[in-house]
Amino acid sequence: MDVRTGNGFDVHAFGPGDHVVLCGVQVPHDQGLVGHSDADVAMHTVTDAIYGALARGDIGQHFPPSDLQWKGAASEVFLRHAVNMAKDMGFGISNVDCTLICEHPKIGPHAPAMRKKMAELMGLEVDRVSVKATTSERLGFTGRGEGIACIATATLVKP
Ligand SMILES: Nc1ccn([C@@H]2O[C@H](COP(=O)(O)O)[C@@H](O)[C@H]2O)c(=O)n1
Ligand SMILES: C[C@@]1(CO)OP(=O)(O)OP(=O)(O)OC[C@H]1O
Repeated sequence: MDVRTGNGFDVHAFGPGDHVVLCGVQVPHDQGLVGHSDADVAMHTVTDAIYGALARGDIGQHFPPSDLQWKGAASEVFLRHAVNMAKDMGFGISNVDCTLICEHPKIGPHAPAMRKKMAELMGLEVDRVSVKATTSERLGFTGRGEGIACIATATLVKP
């Protein structure tokens, strides 16, 4: 059995808006997130963790921010690409775990919907998808409420 692990990290800054999109779920907030795509920082991070496990570069290499095609894109396009690449290489996703880092919005109430959406997109049982959150105790850019950071780990298995 071939087992691979990858990590991901991403940050998006807050900007004008009335909601953020995290793991494909719209979360009401007094600001939005700025990005070339829909700025779904969590989906980008999980996507990068899958690319990392496959040693196939990162999201910006597959979907360059300079390419107008991806302006405003729903980030599930990126995640589906990474999942299909894993399949094509003979890997299944065993589990993913991601941690959002922000003071606000509070993630806990939305985590079940986020796990469900991510599991659907990856074709996994929901108990293989973890979405959790922490503040940074008001320290640093996340602590000052300037944006949201996310870290993720993905484990892939080829039987
Ligand atoms: N944006 C966030 C941040 C945190 N949580 C939940 O609160 C718990 C306590 O956070 P600390 O940073 O003070 O440890 C954390 O474990 C999460 O359950 C959240 O839902 N959304
Ligand atoms: C997702 C892409 C798509 O062009 O743009 P952004 O939405 O800005 O997100 P980022 O995390 O900076 O990753 C780079 C790009 O691949």
